[in-house]
Amino acid sequence: MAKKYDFLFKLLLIGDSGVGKTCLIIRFADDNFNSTYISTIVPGVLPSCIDFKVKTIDVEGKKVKLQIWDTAGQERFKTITTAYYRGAMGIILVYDITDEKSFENIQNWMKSIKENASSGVNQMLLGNKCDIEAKRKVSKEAGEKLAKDHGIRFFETSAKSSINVEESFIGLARDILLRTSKKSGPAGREVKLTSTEKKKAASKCVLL
Ligand SMILES: Nc1nc2c(ncn2[C@@H]2O[C@H](COP(=O)(O)OP(=O)(O)OP(=O)(O)O)[C@@H](O)[C@H]2O)c(=O)[nH]1
Repeated sequence: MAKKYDFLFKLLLIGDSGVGKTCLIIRFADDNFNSTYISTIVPGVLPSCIDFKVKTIDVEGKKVKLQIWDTAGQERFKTITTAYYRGAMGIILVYDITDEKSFENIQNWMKSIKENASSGVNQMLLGNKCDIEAKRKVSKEAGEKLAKDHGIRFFETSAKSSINVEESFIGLARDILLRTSKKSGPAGREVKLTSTEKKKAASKCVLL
C-alpha cells in the first residue's frame, strides 16, 4: 500500500510538570483544550508513562507525519534517559510564562538534551500560557534572549486560546525538513518504533 506521508519526524516535548505540554499536544493534534488537570505523572502507579500523538501536516508541499511524544516534568528530569531521546528529530522545550522556576529549569533541560539527544537535533523554546498576561512572571524579551543565545526558534503560545500552537509545530517541522533533506536527500530520515514500543504504544502508554 502506498505511504500516506513523505516524512515521519519524531518530536519530544520536555519541560517542568504543569507547564502545559500535554495541552499543547492536544491543541495541535486534536484542536481541543481541557482545563481539568490530570498530570502525566500518576504517583506510584505509572512513574514513567510516556504517550504520543500523531498528526500529518503539509510542509513545503510534502506530507509530514509528526509523532509527538509527551512526558511528565521536573520530578523526573534526572531519570529521562537516552531511550526517550532516541530517534528524536525535534525537541520542544516548554516553560510557563507565569512560573519563573519553569523558565530557570529550561537550562537544566537543555543540559539534558546535550547529554542524551543526538547532536544537531532541532530545538525550539515555547513560553506557554500567554493568555494569562496578568500573572506573567517571565518577560517575552527574556524568552527571546534565551532562544537567541542558543540559536533556536521561540514562540509564546497558549494551548488554551490557541495562540501560535500550529505555527510553532509547523515551524519546527520545516526546520527539520530543511536539515534532513540537505543531509540525506529527498528520502529524508524515518523513525521506526521497535516492536516493544509498538506493543506498548498500542495501549497509548509507553513505559521506558
Ligand atoms: N491558562 C492556560 N492554562 C493552560 C495552558 N496550557 C495548559 N494549561 C493548564 O495548565 C495545567 C497543566 O497542563 P498540562 O498540559 O497537563 O501540563 P504538563 O506540562 O503536560 O504537565 P505534566 O503532565 O505534569 O508534565 C492544566 O490545568 C491546564 O489546563 C494555557 O495555554 N493557558
